[in-house]
Amino acid sequence: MNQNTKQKRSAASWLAELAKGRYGEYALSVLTALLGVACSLIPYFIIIRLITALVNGTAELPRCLTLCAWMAGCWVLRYVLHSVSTSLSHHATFHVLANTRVRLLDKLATLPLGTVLDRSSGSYKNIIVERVDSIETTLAHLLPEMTTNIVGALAVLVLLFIEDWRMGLSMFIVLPLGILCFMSMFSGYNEKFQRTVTATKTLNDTAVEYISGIEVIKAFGQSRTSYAKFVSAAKEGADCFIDWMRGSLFGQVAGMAILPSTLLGILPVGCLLYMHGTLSAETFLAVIVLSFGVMQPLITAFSYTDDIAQVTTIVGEVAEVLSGKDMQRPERAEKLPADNAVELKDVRFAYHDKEVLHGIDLHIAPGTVNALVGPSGSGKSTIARLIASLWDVKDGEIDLGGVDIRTLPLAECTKHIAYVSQDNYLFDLSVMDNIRMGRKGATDAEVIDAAKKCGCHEFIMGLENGYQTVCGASGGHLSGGERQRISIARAMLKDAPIVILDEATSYTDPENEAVIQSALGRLVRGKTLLVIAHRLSTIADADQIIVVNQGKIEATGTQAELLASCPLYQTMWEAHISVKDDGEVA
Ligand SMILES: Nc1ncnc2c1ncn2[C@@H]1O[C@H](COP(=O)(O)OP(=O)(O)OP(=O)(O)O)[C@@H](O)[C@H]1O
Repeated sequence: MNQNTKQKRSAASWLAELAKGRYGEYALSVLTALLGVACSLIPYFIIIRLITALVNGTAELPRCLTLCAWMAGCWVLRYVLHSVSTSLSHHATFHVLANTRVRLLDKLATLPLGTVLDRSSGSYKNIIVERVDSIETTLAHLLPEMTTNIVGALAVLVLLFIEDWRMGLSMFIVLPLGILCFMSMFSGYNEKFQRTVTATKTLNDTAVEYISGIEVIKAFGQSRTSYAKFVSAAKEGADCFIDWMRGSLFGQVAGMAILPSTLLGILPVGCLLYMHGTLSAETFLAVIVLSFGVMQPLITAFSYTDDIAQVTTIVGEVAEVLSGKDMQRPERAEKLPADNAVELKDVRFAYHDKEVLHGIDLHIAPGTVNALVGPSGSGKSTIARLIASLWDVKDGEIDLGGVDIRTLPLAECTKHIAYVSQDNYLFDLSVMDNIRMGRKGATDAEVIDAAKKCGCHEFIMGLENGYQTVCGASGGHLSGGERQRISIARAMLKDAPIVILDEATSYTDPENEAVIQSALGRLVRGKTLLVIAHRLSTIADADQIIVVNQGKIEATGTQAELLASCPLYQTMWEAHISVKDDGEVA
């Protein structure tokens, strides 16, 4: 996805965009950190003055004590400024992280469903929680601490050159070696880190799959197979981590060891110059003290090399989701739908490369009841999802009231269509709030009214806490039939003029299905209704029955017309009747 976008935009540009609106706080954070570094450098000058006074024999106790008090003051101030800088950068960063997570979730709502489903929920959780968390180090620490420490080290280096340029040069005997060691970490780092990230993702997915499928695993005694899959993912993860650590550890450890040994370069040179009488003792001592002022901030700055190397991968994952291609919908509609008719014109659709709809032409008149029937896998749900704008057609056109839905804003389509899928997802909220999702701002009385009309008031009142009963994760505290009935009430509360029910009553028992069907009959009066149903008796009175077979429309008509002219429908009806006669299904 979006290789081009990824190539065009660097991690730094993405970070700058994510941090938009917080630049002031970051600038202030860097400024206070710089003042902190300045405070940490002042003690070096004081030490030099003390050394000079001691060497020259001009040192006096009160003056020495005053200088020590100044040093203590600078150190205290440095920590105060450091804390202020860190607080500012963290305050800004946690807001940026929260906004980034909101942006990611908003983005998922505007991406085509197919793009969203291409990744597992484990991967999304990984990106939205872990990856976004990892940006914290970059924004809250790297920016103020690394930049200021590098600036601080450079400032002291300049002073060292001013003190004695030859000694300044001697710093470069060991310093480049240390820096080179740190830099060596970058070789192959990205690939290795990327592999580690992928392995972690697989581990996440396997764990989520194991937990989601725990019912099947237990029922079919598959714990060994699934467990083996998880163990292998965990092992792969460990191998990747070890490989990545091995590749970067040497450079980091060698760099950390070499940088402080800069003295090995300046001591011999200093001794030589001192013995030749071209370097005074106080300058020599001052240079030694200043060299610590170069090394200490550099070591702090280089301790972040690991994080720098990870930035591209971390930001890249977040950016990949954020730069995903939205459904092509305009902000405003040029023309609004004239009525609630739906028309499919030579619609073709493919999941990835596999075409599953091969030129669908269909007219659904406003205010009519329509049913999609056909063998399993024939493409009924796909047609419903395309009309509901969950995906865009690959070819052809879908019109809503005479207007191509691609020229309507998504919100306009959503306003016109209420879609109840097979999944009937309920959130871990109260029954009241789950139904209220149908229409934001609906009063409790309106929610209860919708539930009553859909025939679910009785069973809701029988739940532990009535309408305040929490549905559990994915509605897990309720039965399949109860979930379906609440989903229908939610759709009905929305009161959209077009209603699509994709096997919305498949889990419901015959008795309750009859209640729902009669409630639906009243509720959808005057609306355009499209139902997908396997129980043909429930759609026998439909104005139009559309028979779908292998991604094509086989026939359309009323029940009587199809029984007279469509062999596939006849077969399906006979099969349905025979099962009904056996008493298995009503
Ligand atoms: N997300 C998906 N990714 C890839 N292929 C898919 C996806 N969803 C459905 N398909 C395939 O598209 C074809 C049509 O599926 P669809 O769900 O529309 O059929 P259906 O008629 O509604 O089936 P059923 O009655 O069993 O629900 C099938 O071959 C199915 O395997």
